[in-house]
Amino acid sequence: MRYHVLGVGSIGSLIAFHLKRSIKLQRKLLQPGPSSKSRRELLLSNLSNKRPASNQGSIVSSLSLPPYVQSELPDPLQSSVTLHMRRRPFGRAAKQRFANSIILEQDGVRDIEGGFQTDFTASAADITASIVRDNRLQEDEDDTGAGRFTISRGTNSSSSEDAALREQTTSRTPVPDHDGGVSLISTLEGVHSQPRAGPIDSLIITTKCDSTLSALEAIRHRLHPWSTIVLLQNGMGVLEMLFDRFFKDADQRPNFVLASTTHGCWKKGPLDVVHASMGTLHFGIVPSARAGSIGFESSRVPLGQTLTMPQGPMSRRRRAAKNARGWDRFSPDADAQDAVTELNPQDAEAPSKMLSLSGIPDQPSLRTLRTTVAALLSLPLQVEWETIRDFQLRSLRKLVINACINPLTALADCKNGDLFGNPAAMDAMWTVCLEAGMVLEAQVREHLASSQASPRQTASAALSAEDLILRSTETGEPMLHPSLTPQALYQEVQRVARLTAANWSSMHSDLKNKRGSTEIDYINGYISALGRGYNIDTTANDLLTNLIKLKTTRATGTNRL
Ligand SMILES: CC(C)(CO)[C@@H](O)C(=O)[O-]
Repeated sequence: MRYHVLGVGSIGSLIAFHLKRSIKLQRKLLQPGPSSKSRRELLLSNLSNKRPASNQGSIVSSLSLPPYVQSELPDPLQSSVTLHMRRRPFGRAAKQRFANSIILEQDGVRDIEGGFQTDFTASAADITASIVRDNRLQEDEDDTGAGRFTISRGTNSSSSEDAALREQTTSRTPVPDHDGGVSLISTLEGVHSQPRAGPIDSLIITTKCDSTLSALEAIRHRLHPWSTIVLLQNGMGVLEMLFDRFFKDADQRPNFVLASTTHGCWKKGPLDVVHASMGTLHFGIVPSARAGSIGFESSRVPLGQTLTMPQGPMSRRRRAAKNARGWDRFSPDADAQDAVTELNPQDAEAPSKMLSLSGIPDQPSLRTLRTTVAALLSLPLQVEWETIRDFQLRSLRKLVINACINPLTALADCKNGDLFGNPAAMDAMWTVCLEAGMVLEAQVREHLASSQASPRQTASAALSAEDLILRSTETGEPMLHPSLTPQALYQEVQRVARLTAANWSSMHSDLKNKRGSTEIDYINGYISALGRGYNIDTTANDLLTNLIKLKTTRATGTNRL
């Protein structure tokens, strides 16, 4: 199985680091030697996560695999992680030195994970430069009459490389990359494939929303209907945009997972990141006709296979995790067994709240979805798979939080906490929440009116307005979900502004770093676009969108909006 990470900023690097570390630890478990149980104990005791004397080389254990995840993970000996990067930040020499490892730091402890596959896509500027260069070369060749009918090839490709390439493209069996990764799709199809250009099994996209299309363009031809794409981004609207631009035909679309995180991370340098605050990673699977009428969410993990106690006293593991610092929070679940054995055997068979991988039908087109979901659940990042309905509600709340905090901190050049208690900021945030709540209410109203006129068809689209609805306990009438009313949204914004008081928002950083564009179209712009669709006035969101665009052009000295 080949995992690919597109966008290796802070969150992309965090995910890639843990994915690779998890594969490495699983491989170690397979090495011959002591029995697997004692090997596991040995490994876990080696990975005690104690802070070392120096600040280098502390190991981070990712090996906390509950049985229901472990059985679904692909063979670690045939798994690899590929980082997709733009060429620009890396010079040729630096590329060799740094590109296949990631440094992750927490509480001052720095750790390194290596052995990544790398894929350098050219930025638009690089592509233009190379076209100009090629044209010049062509003109020179035309002038000398040389090479007119030759096929161009990389100057540094040796004949042995050519032979290897020929072998890879003609072989009947999938060819592993240098780290052992074998494409699951190629294996399932029984086709040969060249590692660097073969189908992408699993793609985790962590680019900024506004860079997604251009970043994906270069590898789009490698996406297969059996591939799985995880969108781990701020903002909303990217999924619809991808459906519209790249994957119009629902039958030919890859599987999609939507994810969102509250982990606090920042980038020190290329592939060098600081995990500043622990958060959560939630995800949901986008509904698809492939799941049949039951969907992906029909089964639950039996209580006995989960690691957490449903009720009663807090387990030792959870107590320790709560008090732990730094990497210790990731310490292996050595006493996970305790949690299971503390259960009454009858209770153990009862379904827990956790969605089960067995809900994803075992068929070739969904195989990469199953393994991607298992891989996500194996990360030591407080990962939770939730129903797409719950995920959608979470995303909408996050959208409004971002719509309040991001543009205001970027415009006022302040930290998140500086907004809190400032009357002008509070007033602006309330107006954003009011408009967002009105738009969502209109969406629900319109949906109810149209579903009465023509009964609802089974939605294979990602997000459904029906999910925003809750039945009132008093009247039984459908109403907007209580967490999406303007008042509830406003409360939530204040809570997050206080929680992240010391942070610079991502939009503030985009402007400060003169990135040239921001995610505003996928945040306030998304609310405005919904408002236009339902004829709801969104003056505050329109204005904030325009002001951010104006400030972006001022910050970069360009006219790019
Ligand atoms: C919640 C948030 C605004 C906190 O900084 C974050 O989503 C961000 O920076 O985009």
